[in-house]
Amino acid sequence: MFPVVVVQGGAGHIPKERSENSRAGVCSAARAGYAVLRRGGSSMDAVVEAVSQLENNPFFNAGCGSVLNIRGEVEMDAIVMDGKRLDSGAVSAVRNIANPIQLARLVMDKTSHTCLTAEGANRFARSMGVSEVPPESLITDYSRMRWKENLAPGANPVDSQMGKMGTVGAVAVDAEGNVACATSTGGMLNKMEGRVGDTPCIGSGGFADNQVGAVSTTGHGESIVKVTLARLILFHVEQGQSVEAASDLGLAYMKSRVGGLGGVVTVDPQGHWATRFSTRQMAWAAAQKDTLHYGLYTGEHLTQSLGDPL
Ligand SMILES: CC(C)C[C@H](NC(=O)C[C@H](N)C(=O)O)C(=O)O
Repeated sequence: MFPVVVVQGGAGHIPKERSENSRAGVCSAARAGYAVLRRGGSSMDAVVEAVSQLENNPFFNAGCGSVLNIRGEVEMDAIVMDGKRLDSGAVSAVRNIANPIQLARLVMDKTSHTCLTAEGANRFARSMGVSEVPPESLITDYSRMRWKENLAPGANPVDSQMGKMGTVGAVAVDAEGNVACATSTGGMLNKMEGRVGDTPCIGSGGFADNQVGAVSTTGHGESIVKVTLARLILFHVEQGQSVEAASDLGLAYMKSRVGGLGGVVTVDPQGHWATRFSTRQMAWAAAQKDTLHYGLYTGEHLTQSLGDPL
């Protein structure tokens, strides 16, 4: 078994002029997560590191760069899950927090609950010494532009949604065979205030179980929740499917049953991994042994040497 970290940076349409930044972002996050594994860190440490880096990157729909809700504000959802004891932590509809994924981990580590929402989550952050940031600091010119475009008369909401991507997520397996997942998002563009998507819902935005594997999802949240996409994929792995076939089966079911599109990254405890999507694109990267793998378009799979094998 070789430790691995696999990162996704959203399954929406990526405009050409932003594709290089998306590629660079997921590659750098996969390297950062892999560096944690190489130092002997846990799969949980690795996924939180990779996702934090993508939250800080304004090109992705998480943390700084999140899409705006109908009122022009950022509200973010995030989840982590540890495959060892099926512990999980999530936050939903949080504002003013630079790294919701780290707050989700604190919910898992420091409370007896699995999900905190809105002001309660913010108060918990304060009590944990997590600093709050001005809400404007999470808003980019691009996200404000997309928000305005979407409100304009005659706007095509489907086009606008697809034009703004990048929920972020990661799955990993460490040297001890522990699996973990982390997913973080600003949600859907121009969503209602208070809308909670799939991301913080266990089994939808992610799932991790050392006996089966781990999944992080992106895509149309209301569809992902209907089919509990992450858990559905792991059910297929339990039934003996490869991580790749199981991911395809889950995505195909979501498409045929409820018309939903999305993308996933999946690992099993043996270190097999897959990145699959039913959208036109998904930014992804994986690091294992001495190789960085990455891609953006269907069928695209590029590799680069990592130099220093684990
Ligand atoms: C149009 C879709 C495919 C774009 C996709 N969005 C999400 O993943 C949103 C998240 N699952 C939610 O519903 O809150 C993205 O950010 O790439």
